[in-house]
Amino acid sequence: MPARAPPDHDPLDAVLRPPFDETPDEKAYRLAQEEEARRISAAIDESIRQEKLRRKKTKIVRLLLLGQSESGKSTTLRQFQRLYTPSAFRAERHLWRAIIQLNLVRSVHTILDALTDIRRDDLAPGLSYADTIHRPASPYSTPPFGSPRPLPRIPGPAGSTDSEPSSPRDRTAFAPARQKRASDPPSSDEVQPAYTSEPENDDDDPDAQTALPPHLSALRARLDALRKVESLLIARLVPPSEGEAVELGPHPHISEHAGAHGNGNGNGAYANGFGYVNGNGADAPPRRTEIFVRAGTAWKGRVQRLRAAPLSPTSDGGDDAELDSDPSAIAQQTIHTCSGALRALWADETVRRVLRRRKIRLEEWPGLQVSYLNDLERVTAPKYMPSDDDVLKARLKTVGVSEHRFEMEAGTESGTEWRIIDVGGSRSQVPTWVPFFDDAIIFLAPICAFDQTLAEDKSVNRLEDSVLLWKAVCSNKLLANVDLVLFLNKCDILSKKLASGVRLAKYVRSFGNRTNDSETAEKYFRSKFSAIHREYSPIPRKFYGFCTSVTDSTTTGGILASVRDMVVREHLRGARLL
Ligand SMILES: Nc1nc2c(ncn2[C@@H]2O[C@H](COP(=O)(O)OP(=O)(O)OP(=O)(O)O)[C@@H](O)[C@H]2O)c(=O)[nH]1
Ligand SMILES: [Mg+2]
Repeated sequence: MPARAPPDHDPLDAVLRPPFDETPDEKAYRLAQEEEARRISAAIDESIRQEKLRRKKTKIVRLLLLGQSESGKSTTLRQFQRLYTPSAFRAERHLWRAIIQLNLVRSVHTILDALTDIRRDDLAPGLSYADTIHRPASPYSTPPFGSPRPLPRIPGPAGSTDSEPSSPRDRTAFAPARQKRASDPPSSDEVQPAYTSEPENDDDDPDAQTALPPHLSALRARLDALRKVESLLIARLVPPSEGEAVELGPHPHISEHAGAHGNGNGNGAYANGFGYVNGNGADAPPRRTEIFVRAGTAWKGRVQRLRAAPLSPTSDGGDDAELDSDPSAIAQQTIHTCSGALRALWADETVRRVLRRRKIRLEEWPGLQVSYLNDLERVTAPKYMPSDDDVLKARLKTVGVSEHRFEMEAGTESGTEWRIIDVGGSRSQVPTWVPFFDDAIIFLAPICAFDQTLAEDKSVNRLEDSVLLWKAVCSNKLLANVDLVLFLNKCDILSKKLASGVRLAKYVRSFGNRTNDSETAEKYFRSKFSAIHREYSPIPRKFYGFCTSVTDSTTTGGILASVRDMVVREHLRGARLL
């Protein structure tokens, strides 16, 4: 088609040209309009320019938290939130009450489960075998706990055993030890069941299984109400429709035998309580799951909605109204009525002896928190509201990956947007880490776990697992330019464990005959992890290593400030702004 000849006039000019018969008033009006349009246009241009400038100036720092399950990732994230967005952190404290209640009641149930195996030697001084059978009539007393059939000996919890590991995989990567010493306690395999149906024949056997003393039976009966609290809280946090309370395997530390003989008072709540998945049929031992939420804040929304649910028409808006609308308030009231029994249970010498003998260290059991038991008066108060520290210690397993964005509320970094990525740490979730390589990674290795195995795979030693993950992260080529910060975490538990006599060299042979104290152990672990970092990093990079107890706000504040400064500095250097 031939090109059309250009018009002999400007078509726009024709449209925009003022009318030829324009009056002076009309002209003035038109000019004012044009001026206003020019002003608006200039203002828009300026705001676009400012926005571009602001975006250029906004610093976005991405930080990924890595480490095996229960290493302390979510706790570290909460420490960041507490330190740098304190008002948002405080505003959410009430939402954590339900989690804390759940941690508390589950701790209590773990203790009660442990009492299914009680030996004569566990009885506190002053209690004799006779005390366990001549029980006073009490509205709370329960039938004798002992069973006429022989009970198998219940081994100590898999995750906190101090007995010899059973396979080479149980050993750590740091040259594990294997020799059994004469002084070591016999392993569960070597000890034959001690119980007989004729307890009188065992009068001299301190290891003979015996019935629960009446005062503990009474306490257990009184605490039975907490089973319902547990169900209520699980139902509240994990709506069955969402199917989130899936089984993640048996509770790692509850022996398969623990509840197989019932709980002594004929109550079947263990086996079918809401939230415990027991897929093995009615007679099979109960299995406990660790409660978890999918990554993100959906559970907080659920708790918030329940709190804000409309009150029943009969409520008067007072305390009863709160009970109508907030399941956590109902739970708190029940916990409060059990306060005396809870304190008596936790203070009981026989209970302590059983926990000690079975090597149950509650602080190392997933989903439990011993600090709430140590502060029962406050935690069981009717109007209890969690403190900052309580929130930091609450345990809620993460499944999935979530990104938490926040801007520092104060300080020199105010205005910097932080994106902290928290991922679930159990083995099945490790592949989800891969796409997240960022400005910096905080890798958490819980070094107290040298004598524990993974909840999801009991053949794998937890320290060995951490070492392997650390090697994988250090050697990953995609992460070659990422700053790695190592937190050798749970040093507080390490210190208590070594002080209680657990020998590190028994599990980590290369520790040799160094002094068995936390300072020496921390130094040793630090040098080992640092060597791996040096050896496996594709290109040389600086090693940042800290010994931490991330539940401890006093020490963690300073460490996170150092990490923040380092990350920001490196980030700016990376962006060539320094
Ligand atoms: N005593 C003590 N407890 C800790 C420490 N760090 C974490 N914890 C506790 O260990 C448990 C697990 O911590 P989380 O932060 O939930 O662990 P996580 O790495 O997020 O675990 P997943 O979500 O399963 O991947 C919680 O009960 C914490 O309170 C520590 O340094 N000392
Ligand atoms: Mg987590």
